Amino acid sequence: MTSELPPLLVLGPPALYSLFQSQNSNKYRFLDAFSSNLPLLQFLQTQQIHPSSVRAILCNPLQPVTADVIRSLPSLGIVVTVSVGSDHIDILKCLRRCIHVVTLGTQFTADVADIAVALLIDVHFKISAGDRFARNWGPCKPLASPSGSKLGGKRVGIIGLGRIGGEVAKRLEAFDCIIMYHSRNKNPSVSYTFYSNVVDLASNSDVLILCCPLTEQTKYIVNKEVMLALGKDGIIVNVGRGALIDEKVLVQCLMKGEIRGAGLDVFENEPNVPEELFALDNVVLSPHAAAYTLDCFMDACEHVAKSLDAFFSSKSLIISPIT
Ligand SMILES: O=CC(=O)O
Repeated sequence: MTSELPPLLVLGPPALYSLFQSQNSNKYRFLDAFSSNLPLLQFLQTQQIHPSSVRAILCNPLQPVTADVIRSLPSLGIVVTVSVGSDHIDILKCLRRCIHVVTLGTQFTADVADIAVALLIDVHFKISAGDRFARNWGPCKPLASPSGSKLGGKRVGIIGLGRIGGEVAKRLEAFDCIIMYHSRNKNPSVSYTFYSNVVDLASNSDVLILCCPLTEQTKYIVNKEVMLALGKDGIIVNVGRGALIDEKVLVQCLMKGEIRGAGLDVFENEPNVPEELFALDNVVLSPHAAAYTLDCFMDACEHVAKSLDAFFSSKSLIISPIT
C-alpha cells in the first residue's frame, strides 16, 4: 500500500528524479510538489499528507528549499539534493534544526569538467556558429570568419580549483594550455600560478572558467572590472552558477565585443535565459545540463538511495562536505 510508505517530498523537475523514482517506488511515496505548482501546504493537503509526517526532501537546484519550506515541515530530518551545489538550500536554517543536508560527492565531476572544456572548444572554434552557417551554406556565401588562433598556448584562468576545477585543469593541460587559478586558498599540491585577486587573474588570462560554488563571497565574482580586465579577446565559460557572473554586464560586454565569447551552462534566473543572447554567434548556451548523462544519473541515484536508506533506518549518513 503506497499510503504506508514514508512520504518523500520532491522539489525539482521530474526529469531529474524519475530514474530514482522508478527504482524506489516500492520504498517511498513520492510527492511531486514541483509539478503541482501549488503552495506547499496546499499541495500536501491535496495529497492528504499532514506536514508533520514529511521527514525527507529530495531536491535539486531548480527549486529552492527556503526557510519557509523548512518551517512548514516540523519533522523534517533530511534534505538530499541531486547536485553538488547547495546554494538553493537554506543551510543555516537546516543546521539550526539539526536537519541533515546531503549533496553529491564526485558523481558529476568528470562530466561537468568535460562539458566545461567542450563549451570552451565550441566558443573558441565557433563550432555551433559554424553548424548554423553550414545548414544554409549557399554557393556565393563566404565562410564565416575563422577562429583567431590555436587553443594550445592559451592562458586559462580557473576560478575555483576544487574537484571540478582540478579536472578541467588536467584536461586543458593536455591541450597545452597554461593553467592558472583563483581559489579561497592557494593549493600547495599544484604548480599552477595562483592569483589571490580575480582582476589580476583575468588580466593575465585568455580564458576564464568558473567552477566555484555560489556563496555570498563569490556572487558576481566576475563583474564588469573582471570582464574588462579579461578583454576583447577573452572567453568566459561558466559551469558553476549563473550568479557568479553579473549577467546583465556579461550580456552588454558580449554585445559590444568587450569580451570575445562565452560558453554558459548556468544562468542567473533559471530557467530564464537572457533573450539578447539568442542572436549572438559568440555565445554557446546549455540548459544547466553539464551533468545530464545517464551515467551521472545512475551514480547520483545510488548515492541518494544510500543516504535515504541510512536516514530511514537510522544508520550513519555519508555526507559530502558542503562546498
Ligand atoms: O548544478 C549542478 C550541481 O550543483 O551538481
